[in-house]
Amino acid sequence: MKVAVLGAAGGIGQALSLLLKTQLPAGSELSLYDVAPVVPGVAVDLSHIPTDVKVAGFGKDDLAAALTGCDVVLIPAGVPRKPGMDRSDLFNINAGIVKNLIDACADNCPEACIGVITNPVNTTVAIAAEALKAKGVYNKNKLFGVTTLDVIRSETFVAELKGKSTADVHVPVIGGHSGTTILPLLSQVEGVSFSDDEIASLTKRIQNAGTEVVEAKAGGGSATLSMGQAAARFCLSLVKALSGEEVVEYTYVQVDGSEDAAFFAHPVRLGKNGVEEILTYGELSAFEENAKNEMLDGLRGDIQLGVEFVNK
Ligand SMILES: NC(=O)c1ccc[n+]([C@@H]2O[C@H](COP(=O)([O-])OP(=O)(O)OC[C@H]3O[C@@H](n4cnc5c(N)ncnc54)[C@H](O)[C@@H]3O)[C@@H](O)[C@H]2O)c1
Ligand SMILES: O=C(O)C[C@H](O)C(=O)O
Repeated sequence: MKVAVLGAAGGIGQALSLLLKTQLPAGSELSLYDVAPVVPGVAVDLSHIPTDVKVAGFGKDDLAAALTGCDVVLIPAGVPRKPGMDRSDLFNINAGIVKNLIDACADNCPEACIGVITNPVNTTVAIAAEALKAKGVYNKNKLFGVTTLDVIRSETFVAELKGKSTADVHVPVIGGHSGTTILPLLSQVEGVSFSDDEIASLTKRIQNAGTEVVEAKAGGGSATLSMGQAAARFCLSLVKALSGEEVVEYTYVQVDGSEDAAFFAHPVRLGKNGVEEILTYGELSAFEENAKNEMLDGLRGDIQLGVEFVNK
């Protein structure tokens, strides 16, 4: 497997690349691309770790070489939030960055699975889809918004609250990746029960967890280490799936005929071709149904913004 990280010198990019260097299967290749001049150094640094994963660094003029032959491309390139900003405030800068990187993916590795991490994910995934369509290479089964951070946060917070091991807690999270579009399905968590107050406060904490980190970092960026872990989990699942083992992850994908929105995080069965099956998210509680209905217009608007950005 060849995996590229675009934005590899950043906070997420470095954490993610370290985890992939130590956890990708032996024989894999890791291709690190960034416009920051430090990226060859990041690659050299990682290359001294004794694993059977080959690492190469690519500077700003070498994007094509970084992407050629890739099976998986992860995109954390772009600017992060500062306190007081919403993820949508990143659109003006990040939309163009994602569009250009996706164009290069279309030209150099049109068959690759692409995981978009750059915010606002609700919109950047739609930009990626439209850009790939414009190049005639869009495969809806190979484009993912990485929402795994919402899942791992939910699992951590529920385990803490209920005194459980995180290994025993699984929390479905559907919808999008910003504010109220993040919808944890606490009614479906097995082996624990919640009071109405716990559901309301836990849901809010999960939806605001990104802001919790942004405020704690006080102008120094947003989640990087937990996101590195989340993206590594998603990438390793995808690599397993592409190698023939079926895996289920929650991820933001195109859902045809959905009454929710054109893109929506669902449980997805991954396999050799990327998405093998989009699974149903099951029955919602009245609280969750109401929360979903209230956020749908916002999510649809976020998606529309991405569609219009590419087709303007
Ligand atoms: N999906 C999620 O759950 C999630 C979680 C956390 C952060 N994010 C988002 O991820 C993005 C990156 O966050 P970060 O903390 O790593 O930021 P960062 O500033 O630490 O790193 C971003 C990197 O992108 C690089 N970059 C900028 N333009 C580029 C381009 N055109 N090509 C290649 N590289 C480019 C920069 O040089 C930098 O190294 C932000 O948009 C952030 O909001 C998403
Ligand atoms: O909150 C952010 O801006 C970064 C990321 O989307 C997160 O959820 O931590």
